[in-house]
Amino acid sequence: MTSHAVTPLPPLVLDHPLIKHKLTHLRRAETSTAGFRRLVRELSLLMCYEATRELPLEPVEIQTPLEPMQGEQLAGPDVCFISILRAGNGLLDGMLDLVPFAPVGHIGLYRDPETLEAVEYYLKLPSQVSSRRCIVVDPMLATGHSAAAAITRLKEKGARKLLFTCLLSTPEGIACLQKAHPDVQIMTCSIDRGLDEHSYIVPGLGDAGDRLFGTR
Ligand SMILES: O=P(O)(O)OC[C@H]1O[C@H](OP(=O)(O)OP(=O)(O)O)[C@H](O)[C@@H]1O
Ligand SMILES: O=c1cc[nH]c(=O)[nH]1
Ligand SMILES: [Mg+2]
Repeated sequence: MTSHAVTPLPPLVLDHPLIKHKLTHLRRAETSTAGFRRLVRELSLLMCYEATRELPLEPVEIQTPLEPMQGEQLAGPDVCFISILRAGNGLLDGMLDLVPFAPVGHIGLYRDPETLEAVEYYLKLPSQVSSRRCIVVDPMLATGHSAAAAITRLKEKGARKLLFTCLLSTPEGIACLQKAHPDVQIMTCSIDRGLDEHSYIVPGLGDAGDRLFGTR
């Protein structure tokens, strides 16, 4: 009998010193909303650098002040960002600074505090999602339910080339996402110890959405 089991891609952990430094300050309980936003934006710039490493280039004829040459530019329509609301929007800003022409999809999900299942409340995706590389952004991969649900939905809509990027993850969240979607590369800045009794990431940074938007 032929097995169709796919070996999951190992998670990519971004361990650049700048990322570690900024993540440490992000985690601090005393970091203000303004500081938290600034740090998430800066971290998203650094993450975007890695998340876009595989993007295809196309040749372009340009003229320097001295002579014509063939340069390279991103093949624009090939990529889009998908933000998992709300907290994903914090990661979008820096990504869009670097890839300003990329279309953006939004999937609204919240985690039911009782069941810990992801509840969808919004979905709006760019056209031609099936032919684009979809870079999914959400700062937190805790149980993994939200990320797995978002990617299931994106695949239902035709998405095939997916990368999931987050600031913090847990071994449980990674296992959950890999089990549901072994073909999806996970990129994270840290694999934390695990989950507390409320399924918050520990040591973590608290509730990313609340810290970004100053809600409670
Ligand atoms: O891996 P999970 O256990 O599913 O948890 C992770 C999810 O929790 C947070 O969103 P939240 O539900 O707090 O919504 P918010 O962004 O609106 O605050 C976070 O941004 C993820 O989407
Ligand atoms: O630690 C966690 C877990 C889920 N969502 C968050 O914002 N933080
Ligand atoms: Mg939240």
